[in-house]
Amino acid sequence: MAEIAPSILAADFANLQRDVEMLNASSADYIHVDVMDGMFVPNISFGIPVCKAVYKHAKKPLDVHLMIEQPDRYLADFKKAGAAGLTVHFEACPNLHRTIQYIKELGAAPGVALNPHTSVESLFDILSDLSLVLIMSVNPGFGGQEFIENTYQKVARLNRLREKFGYSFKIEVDGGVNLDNAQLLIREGVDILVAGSSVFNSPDPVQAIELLKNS
Ligand SMILES: O=C(CO)[C@H](O)[C@H](O)COP(=O)(O)O
Ligand SMILES: [Co+2]
Repeated sequence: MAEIAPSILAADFANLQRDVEMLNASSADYIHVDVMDGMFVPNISFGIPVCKAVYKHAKKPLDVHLMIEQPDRYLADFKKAGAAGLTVHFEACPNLHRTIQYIKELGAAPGVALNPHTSVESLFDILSDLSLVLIMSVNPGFGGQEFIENTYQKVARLNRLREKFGYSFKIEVDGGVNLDNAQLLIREGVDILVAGSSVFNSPDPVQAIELLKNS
């Protein structure tokens, strides 16, 4: 059974407490927090104060996805704001090994996200240090985009590497995830499904989470 990380990017920001409480009452395993800086991605979402506000009401661990340039500048702040996992982008980290060690020192679970054009093999020499690899199945920056089909074979390749070398990181897929692609993603080796629109645009988000979980 997959774990589900609903993305609050698709929540009603004017009713964030209500939506976090809905997630608390659901079978979601994490709350996915999408931070965008308008530089690494062409959109601005929210930052540390909103993460802190979500944490205040959350009963699930915060899975913080940092779509920002030079993320090292803010890692300690996001940890203090409640992040259980800190995921940085491969494309934003020229000194990725140092960044990952820093996340570990802060006491958070280190993750690395890959844009659609970045191959899973780029992470070969750091895989043993990671708790999570996030494969973007859309170009980062916006919710509600169409799932990129090439994701299946990327997940399968990463899963083969994990099995071959006995690594323990989890595989997460983020972007355009819904009931049409969840089952195949899980079959290829995904552990955590991030879902924004397919959960929050559903008439019954709690049931939408449950259905994804049982895919
Ligand atoms: O990281 C993200 C976008 O960059 C979001 O987590 C992702 O898009 C989730 O939203 P949706 O399920 O609507 O695609
Ligand atoms: Co995300």
